[in-house]
Amino acid sequence: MSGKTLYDKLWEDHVVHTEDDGSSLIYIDRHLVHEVTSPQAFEGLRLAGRKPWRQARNLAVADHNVPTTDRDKGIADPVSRLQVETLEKNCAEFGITEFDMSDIRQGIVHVVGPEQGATLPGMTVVCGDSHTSTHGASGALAFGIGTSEVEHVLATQCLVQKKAKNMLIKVDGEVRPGITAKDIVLAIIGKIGTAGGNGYTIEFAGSAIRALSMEGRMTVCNMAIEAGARAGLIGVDDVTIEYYRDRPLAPKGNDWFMAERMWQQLHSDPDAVFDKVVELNAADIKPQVTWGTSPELVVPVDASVPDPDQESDATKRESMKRALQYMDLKPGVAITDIKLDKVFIGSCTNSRIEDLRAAAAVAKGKKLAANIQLAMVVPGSGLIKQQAESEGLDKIFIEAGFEWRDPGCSMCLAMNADRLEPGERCASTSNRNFEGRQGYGGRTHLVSPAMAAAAAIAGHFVDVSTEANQGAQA
Ligand SMILES: CC(C)[C@H](C(=O)O)[C@@H](O)C(=O)O
Ligand code: SF4
Repeated sequence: MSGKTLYDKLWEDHVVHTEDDGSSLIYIDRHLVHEVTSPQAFEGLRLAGRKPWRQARNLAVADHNVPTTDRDKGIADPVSRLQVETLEKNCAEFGITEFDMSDIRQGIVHVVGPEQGATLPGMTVVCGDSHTSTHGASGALAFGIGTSEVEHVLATQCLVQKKAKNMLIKVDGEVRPGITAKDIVLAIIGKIGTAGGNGYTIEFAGSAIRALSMEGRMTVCNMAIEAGARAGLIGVDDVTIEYYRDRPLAPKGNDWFMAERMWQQLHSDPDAVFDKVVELNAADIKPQVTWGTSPELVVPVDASVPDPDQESDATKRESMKRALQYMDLKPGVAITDIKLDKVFIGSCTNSRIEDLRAAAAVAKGKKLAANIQLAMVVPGSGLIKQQAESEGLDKIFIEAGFEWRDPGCSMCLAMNADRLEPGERCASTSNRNFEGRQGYGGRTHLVSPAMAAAAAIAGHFVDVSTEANQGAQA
């Protein structure tokens, strides 16, 4: 018999019962809750007269609708205010811990979970949010669920699921200077497409993945969902374990030593068999920039906007044409000639401390280009904001002309006041570039934090790896 994949192990560790048709009841170790997908679930509990099965396994935080300025004045928009207040009321009524807007631990749910040690290696983690895949970076089985499932997990701490297939994405070799986790994952999506991972749980492996920090690994797993897989995973190693040492909710004392021993087993066996294997050479990856309205419509920064007429598949050709029209781009235009109006550095993909450091390193001592109307930096949590300020990153950004905001989803999806106006073009470190994602009629180009900062300074895209490579050779 062949060995097991990490996914097989995590799955088997959590199955409560399997039916003949393969549907299984699995136990959920951690349930994260935010204001958008929880109101009806709590309402369902209330109507049925139920209580959460294990209150302490739930952790809630408001992130999508919170303002990123003037928090002391409350939430101006009535719809957003109602969402956030409803979460507060529900958590108070059902005995669930919530980090509210004034709590330094508040932030984007997928940043807060690992930061607090609320999500740990070996756990099953769910949240009514597709980017729950982020937490797989620590060797957890983590995926997004719908609102009726949120209610089910609250009530039973279990979930009915069918096991997915195993996919291995191996990125071997060394990336060139200036290439980040974001470029790796965009290159992966460019290769396999947004449907490439449908029906699979993706394990990311290879020396280039191993070389990433936990922050970088979270960036990669965050976008597994954009590659079509509900869950992305990375095996546990010393980087994982060190990241969790002393986190507020991580095990302590003897429990920590026992956990550490158990976590060390959380990797695929050498003889594990995957249903599909995809390989990339890290050295080939250049800074990535999306040009269309899907994360798979991506090219290296030194390329030009592709020509739909070169595409043989008619369906793809039509969607490329539509994307070009929406994005107001012409085939053949050099990516570095695309001028931006706004820049957004934030989101659960790229708002952790290393992202802010990378952006600040580019912005240091420079000024925003005249055509950039707004460049904002939105840290992923209050604690990240505090850390960044203790390193003086806020000053670097402010001196360069960026706005330094409070934590939340912000202009990743424009559920709060931060948004693009129709026709505006934005370099964004988030994960989705769908039509209207950052505001009605807004045009989004997905990039890494260093690329976004460089675009803010130049006013158009520039290749951050050229300079980094020159620096490396000097
Ligand atoms: C609002 C929420 C349901 C949604 C998600 O599931 O991902 C959002 O976070 C997003 O990024 O589009
Ligand atoms: S930051 Fe963006 S992608 Fe992440 S949870 Fe918020 S809205 Fe979704």
